[in-house]
Amino acid sequence: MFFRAGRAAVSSFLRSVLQSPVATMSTGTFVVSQPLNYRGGTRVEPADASGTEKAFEPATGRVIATFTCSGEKEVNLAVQNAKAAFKIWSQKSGMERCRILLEAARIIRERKDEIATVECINNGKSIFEARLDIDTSWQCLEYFAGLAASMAGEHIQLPGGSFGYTRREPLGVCVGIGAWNYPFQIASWKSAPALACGNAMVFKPSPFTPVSALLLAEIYTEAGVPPGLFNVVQGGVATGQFLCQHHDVAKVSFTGSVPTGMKIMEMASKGVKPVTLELGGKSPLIIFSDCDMNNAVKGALMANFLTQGQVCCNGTRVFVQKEILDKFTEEVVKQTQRIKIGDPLLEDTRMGPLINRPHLERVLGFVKVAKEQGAKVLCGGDTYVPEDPKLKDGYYMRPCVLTNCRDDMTCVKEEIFGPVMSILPFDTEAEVLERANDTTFGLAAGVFTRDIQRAHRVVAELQAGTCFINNYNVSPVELPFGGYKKSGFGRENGRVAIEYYSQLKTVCVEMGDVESAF
Ligand SMILES: NC(=O)c1ccc[n+]([C@@H]2O[C@H](COP(=O)([O-])OP(=O)(O)OC[C@H]3O[C@@H](n4cnc5c(N)ncnc54)[C@H](O)[C@@H]3O)[C@@H](O)[C@H]2O)c1
Ligand SMILES: O=CCc1c[nH]cn1
Repeated sequence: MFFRAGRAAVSSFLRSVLQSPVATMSTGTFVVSQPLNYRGGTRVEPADASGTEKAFEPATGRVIATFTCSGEKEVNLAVQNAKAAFKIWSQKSGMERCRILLEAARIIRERKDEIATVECINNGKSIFEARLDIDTSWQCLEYFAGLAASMAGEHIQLPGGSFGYTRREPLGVCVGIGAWNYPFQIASWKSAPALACGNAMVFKPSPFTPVSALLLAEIYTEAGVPPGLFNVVQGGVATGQFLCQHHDVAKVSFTGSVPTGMKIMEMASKGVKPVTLELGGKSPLIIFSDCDMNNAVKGALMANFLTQGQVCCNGTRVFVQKEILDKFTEEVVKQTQRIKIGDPLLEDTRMGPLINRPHLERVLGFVKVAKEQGAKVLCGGDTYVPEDPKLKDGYYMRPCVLTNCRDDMTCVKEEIFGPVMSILPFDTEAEVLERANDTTFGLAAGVFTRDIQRAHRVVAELQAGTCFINNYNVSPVELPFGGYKKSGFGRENGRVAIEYYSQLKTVCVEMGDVESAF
C-alpha cells in the first residue's frame, strides 16, 4: 500500500483536465482551469448558471477552482443527454455492460496514484488514505461488472402449462448527489451499480470537492460507455433541487447530512421517485474488558480519525468497560498523540487538514462546548500549525480524546464530523446496549470482545445498519452498507444494491384460452 513519492506522475489524460504541469503536482501549486461540467461524453461550460463557487485546497487554504454552478437549463441538458444514452445502454446485454465496467475499473487501477493525488489536494485526506479510497472505487466497479452479467429474473410455472416470469429492468436516469468526504468513492459507489443495472446517471458532487468526479466521467468515456451515460453537473442547493425535481429523473441516490436527506426525500416524494439516503451517524463502539487491548485501541483510532474524523460511520461514542478504562484510555491517548499531522501529500502523514475553515471552527466549537459541559480534554482539540510555511493557512487541528463524558452532553449526542473521540465508561452488557441504542442515528456500531457468543448477542441487539466485530471502518464492497433509523435507508454495495437501481417486471403468459367471467 505504500508508495515511494508524494508526487504523482501526471498522464496526458490528467494533464488535459488540470493546468498544472507534471512537476507541480504537489501541495500549493495545483490549479484547475478546465470546465468542471461533463455532458454528452465531454467537458462543457454550463449552459446557464445558478451562481459561482470556489473550491479550496484545505492543506493551504488556496483557491484551486472557481466554477459556475449549473442552472436549470444545464441540469435539463444533462438529464436529456442521460436519457438518450439510456436508450442505447439499457439495450445492451449484461455481459456487454460488464466488459465496459471492467475496462473502467482497469483504468482507475492504472491511474490510481493520479486520482488519489487530486482527491488528496481537494479534500485534504492523506495520500495514504486517498489511495485506499481509489482501491474501493475500482473494486466496486469490478464487483458490479460481475453482477451485471448474472442479473436475471425468475420463471414460475402456472396451471395448464401457463407460466410467468420476471425481468429485472433499469429505472432510467438516476441522480447521484454526493458529500465531500469521499468524493471519488461516493461517485463510484453510486454509478457502478446504477450503470451495471442499465441506468444512466447525472452526478452532482459537493461544491467543496468538484474535481475528481470529472476524472471518473472521463474514465467511463474512455472505457466505452455511450456519450451522456455519466454526466457531471456542479453546484450546491439550487442545482441539487433542479435535479431532484426534474420530471425525467427516475431515482435519487443521496449521500449527506440528515437535514438535507429529509429535503431530498420531500422533493422526490412529489414525483414518487425512489430514494437511497446515506446519511449521518453517531455510532457506538463498545469495548469489553475481555478484548484484545492492542486491537481495541487500534480499532478506536480507526473508528475516529480516518479522513480527519470526517467519516459518516465513525464510532465516536467509545464505551469502555470500567475494569479496563484507565489502561485503554492511556494507550488511546498515547497513540492519538503520535498521529502525524501535516501535508497530506507526504507519505508519512496520517492526518491532513479538515475540509474548510467554517467546518474547522464548528468542530473546535464542539470541543469548547464539551469542556463547558464538564468533559476533560486528554489531548488535542486545538488548531495545529505545521512548520512548513506554505501550510500556515490550512485547516488543521490536533485529534482530540475526551473523558468525563456523559450521555446527555452535546459532544456525545450530535454528529461532530471531526477528529473528536468521546470515552464513556460502562459496567454491564445490558446497560451499554441501552445507552448505545439511545440515539436517533443508526448507521454503524462496533464491539471488541474475545467472547464470541457475546459478540453476536450484542450485534443482534444493536440498532445499526453496519456492525463491526473486533474491527472498525473496513468497507469491503461485497458487503452492503447503509443505515437504520435517521441514518437513512437503501443500501450501497453488496448484491442487494441491485434492488435499489432496478425494478421488477412480472410477465404473465397464458397458454390456453381466456376463461372469461363475462
Ligand atoms: N451514510 C453515508 O454513506 C455517508 C457518507 C458520507 C457522508 N455522509 C454524511 O454527509 C454529511 C457531510 O456531508 P455534507 O456536509 O456534504 O452534507 P450536506 O447534506 O450538506 O450536502 C450533501 C450534498 O447535498 C447537496 N445539497 C445540499 N442541500 C441540498 C438540497 N436542498 N437539495 C439537493 N441537494 C442538496 C450538497 O450540495 C452536497 O452535494 C455528514 O452528515 C455525513 O455523516 C454520509
Ligand atoms: O463517510 C462514510 C462512509 C463512506 C465512504 N464512502 C461512502 N461512504
